[in-house]
Amino acid sequence: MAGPSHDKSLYRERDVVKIKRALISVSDKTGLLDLARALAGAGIEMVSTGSTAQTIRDAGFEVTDVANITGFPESLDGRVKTLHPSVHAGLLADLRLESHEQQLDQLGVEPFELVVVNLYPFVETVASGAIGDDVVEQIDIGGPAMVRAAAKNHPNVAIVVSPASYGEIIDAVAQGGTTLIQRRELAARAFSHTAAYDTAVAGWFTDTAEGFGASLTIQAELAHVLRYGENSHQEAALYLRAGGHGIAQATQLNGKEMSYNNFVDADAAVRAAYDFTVPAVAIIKHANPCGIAIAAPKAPDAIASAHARAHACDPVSAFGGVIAANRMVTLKMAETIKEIFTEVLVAPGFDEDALDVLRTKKNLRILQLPADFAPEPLEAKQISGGILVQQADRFSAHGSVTSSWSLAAGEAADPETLADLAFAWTACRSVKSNAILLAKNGASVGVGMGQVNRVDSCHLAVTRAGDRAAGSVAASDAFFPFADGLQVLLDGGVRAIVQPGGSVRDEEVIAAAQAAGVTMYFTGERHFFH
Ligand SMILES: NC(=O)c1ncn([C@@H]2O[C@H](COP(=O)(O)O)[C@@H](O)[C@H]2O)c1NC=O
Repeated sequence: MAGPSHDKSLYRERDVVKIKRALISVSDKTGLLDLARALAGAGIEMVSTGSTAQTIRDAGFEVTDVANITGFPESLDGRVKTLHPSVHAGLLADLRLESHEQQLDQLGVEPFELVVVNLYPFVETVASGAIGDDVVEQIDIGGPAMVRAAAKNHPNVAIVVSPASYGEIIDAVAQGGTTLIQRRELAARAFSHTAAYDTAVAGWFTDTAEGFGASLTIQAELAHVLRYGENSHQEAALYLRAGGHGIAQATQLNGKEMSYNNFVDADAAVRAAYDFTVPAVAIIKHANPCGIAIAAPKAPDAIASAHARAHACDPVSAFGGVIAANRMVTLKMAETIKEIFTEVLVAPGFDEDALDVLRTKKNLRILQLPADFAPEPLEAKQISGGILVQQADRFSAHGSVTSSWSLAAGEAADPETLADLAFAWTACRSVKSNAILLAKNGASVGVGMGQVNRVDSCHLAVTRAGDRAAGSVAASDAFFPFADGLQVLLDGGVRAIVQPGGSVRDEEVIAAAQAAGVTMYFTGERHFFH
């Protein structure tokens, strides 16, 4: 017989359930004795497994070993402890039904009203560097079985999967029992918990195999509902991915609530700034940079200098921008930002005096990245009916980004020009395709983004740069399919160019560069960004 075949009228109502018997089996013993004290004080019988029972007993509380209930010893190195009908009938009996109550009596099984389980530390074991059987042994089987059974049977049983919930159980005991609403909430948390656990286990198996797993489960917890989505008529929420260390986990130190678009732009800003190891600042509008600049690490107030030069790229567009820095924000940078209308400022940290200045801007959202900030190794994009997953785009060259470049036209660049080309190429990765970025002295001076042909992006970059185009260097995220786009840059006075190469018309493009006496490097690697 699968599923409830019962007449609905046979169900008796149950709201508050008094706890008489609790099953406790926990790996993490945090708070266990506080809970045991409260349960013992209320005369609740505790049934427990191996070391959990030992801990409770050692503290002077009475506890029944689960083996006394099952009549079967804990065996196979702990692989079989609670996996027994005497336990699971006590977890799954739906006491709203008289028939279940009668069956329990016939079977001689007593029900549980509370189950407290936390699972083997699988994630922590993997993080410790363990491999093979040492990891496999940390895949909890009996624990999730109890958690799921009790959660399913929430009309009768309260399930607790974290020491963080012990307080509310202690309160419930004092108030006479758990309520149905409370047990439903605990059940929801329990199923999320086992889902996250299984996702981690599946991920470990996938990681040990080549390529992508046979199925994809994204586990994320609701952080909060946002005011609205991309537009005010769209509802939206932020979910935190388990194990994430990104913009979603940043700490907000000031300002209004983050919006959906704020998160998207802050993510783009951080992506741009963290492409550099030297001090760097990116200013983002609508997910595109309107200014990126770097500064020599030893330059006086390097991060403030990078910000000032990033801002100078396009001060009109920087109005209402989202700024990311890859170093602590200093007082000088803060004082400059104070004068510019800025939506969000994100950084790994803030000097105290800088924060004091920035906090005078009540609406400025200030985000501090987690100390262990790390970009995502995989990216997912939803399409209708599916999810595209790819490795995050990175520069594949080790060491300098220029190490794999080949000279395609003109003279080899001098060290300063080569450094500027490397900057332009790196910064260009953050610009939506078709992307053209003009740079001078480690700062963007003109950005052409998101156009449906490369010629228009070239026009945009040169126009935005104005007088600064002459003598600048340029980067293109993908090859020039024709010489026309390149010609726009040459006419604008660009003196060196870096691009992937690889077009069937490369010869035509190289000839145009040669004719203008301009240096051009091929990277052999494209960085589309959509
Ligand atoms: N196999 C079983 O029957 C079983 N029943 C409970 N556990 C787990 O054993 C742990 C507690 O064991 P102990 O009380 O011995 O420290 C808990 O994390 C619980 O989830 C089991 N272990 C793993 O599968």
